[in-house]
Amino acid sequence: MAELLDNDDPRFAFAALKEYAANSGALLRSHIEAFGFSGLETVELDVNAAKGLGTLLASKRYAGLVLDRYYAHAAAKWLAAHPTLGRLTERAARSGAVDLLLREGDGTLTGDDLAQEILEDVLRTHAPNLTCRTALILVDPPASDAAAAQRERARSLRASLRALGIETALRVVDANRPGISLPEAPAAEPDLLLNASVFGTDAVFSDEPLFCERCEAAIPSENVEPKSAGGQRLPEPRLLVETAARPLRSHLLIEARRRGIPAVSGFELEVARARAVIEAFLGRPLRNCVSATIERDIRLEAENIVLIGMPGCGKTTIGKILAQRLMRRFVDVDELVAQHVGKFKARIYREEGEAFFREKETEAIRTLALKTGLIISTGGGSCLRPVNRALLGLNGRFIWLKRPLAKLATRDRPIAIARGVAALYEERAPIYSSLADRTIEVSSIDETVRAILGEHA
Ligand SMILES: Nc1ncnc2c1ncn2[C@@H]1O[C@H](COP(=O)(O)OP(=O)(O)OP(=O)(O)O)[C@@H](O)[C@H]1O
Ligand SMILES: O=C(O)C1=C[C@@H](O)[C@@H](O)[C@H](O)C1
Ligand SMILES: [Mg+2]
Repeated sequence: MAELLDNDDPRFAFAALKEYAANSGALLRSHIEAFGFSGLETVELDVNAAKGLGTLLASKRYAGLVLDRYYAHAAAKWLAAHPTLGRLTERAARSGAVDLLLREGDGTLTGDDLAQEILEDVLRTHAPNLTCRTALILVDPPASDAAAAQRERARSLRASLRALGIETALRVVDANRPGISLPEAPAAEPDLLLNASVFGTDAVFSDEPLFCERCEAAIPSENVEPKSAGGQRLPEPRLLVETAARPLRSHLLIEARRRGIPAVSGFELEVARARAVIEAFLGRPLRNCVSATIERDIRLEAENIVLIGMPGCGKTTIGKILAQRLMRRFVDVDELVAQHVGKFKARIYREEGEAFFREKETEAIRTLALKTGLIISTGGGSCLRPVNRALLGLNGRFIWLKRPLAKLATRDRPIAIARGVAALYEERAPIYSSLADRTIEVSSIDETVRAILGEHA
């Protein structure tokens, strides 16, 4: 695969926003490389698009350019202002945004909006289910550069939706401060909820529970169990589409899927964009069976593997071995708490008590929530707090290590000793079970590792 897509001649480049090259740009680039397309040069541009974008577009150095979405509107404006050097596709003209440029035989550039193409494909696929054909787009308040870019994106989305016959309303949500301002009346019962904001994605900011109308369950905050009063209310859509590529799945997305509402994540859209970029550069489609496997691998590589289960079931032991085999970073939540507090786990319990430990445990989990590719061994009680479950679920897949109670280690495990393993199991088994994406019956260490690795082979 790698040879097939090798691109020795650096004729293709990725124009990345210098300040964010380590996150948004790096993500798309790593997806492109995961498909086996190598040799993509990175051109770092200033936060002020006027500073370097025009020079890059006017130079004839590259046969193809993929742009960070940050520059999409500036690039479209540049092309419109320089008709002798390039043109916009109909779609890009409609959205007013360009994220891909290809050089034609006569040396001019054609600018297209690939993200928009992918979104339109998704909407067309789901169109039969959109009965009232109305959409609500969530955007951030215009407080930062990133928010301004997102609002531009929202304008593009509206144009595309209009072209598909879908009426839209914008709703500004502020994930940092509770409460919603409504610059325009929202559609009464939108079919489609398009989340172009960080709302529901930034678990680290959001301390307020997020709610959906007509829904008792909500996204929990801290130790608060879901309830239906207060918080930010959103209508229940027939389809949720999100544009932020991180986390892998937002709170909104998890909640939508839990209730059987089709939902497309920003991460999935970004992987599809990486594939579309390569196809555009190569001028041919990638074979479906090959890219389906690669797309699955990209997801598996990005996802944290979160080991859950009773104290002493083997989460730490198995986690360490998994990390070695998969060449991934290993993190043990108990170990992280001990490091943060500066005392061994048992001493924290003895000197500070369980409530203190649980606070520190949530703090530790919060630092892991938006990381990717980790093997995380939780503590036996890490899944008790709803907020911990929500945080670990943003980028993680839960594997429940189920080991016969008689075999569970209890040494140095004060809670298991104090409450008794059987009573603990009765209380926790329903939580592990409802959370688990996979349940592994623990046998020998080796066999257990092999069972988990089966999926990654
Ligand atoms: N599959 C297994 N077969 C036999 N022994 C095992 C197995 N898995 C773990 N062990 C042993 O069980 C003990 C407990 O394992 P470990 O510390 O990994 O559990 P844990 O789930 O991380 O516990 P805690 O919730 O307290 O962090 C260790 O002595 C380990 O060597
Ligand atoms: O089962 C539990 O509640 C605990 C298990 C350990 O891993 C530690 O996280 C702590 O001792 C609590
Ligand atoms: Mg452990």
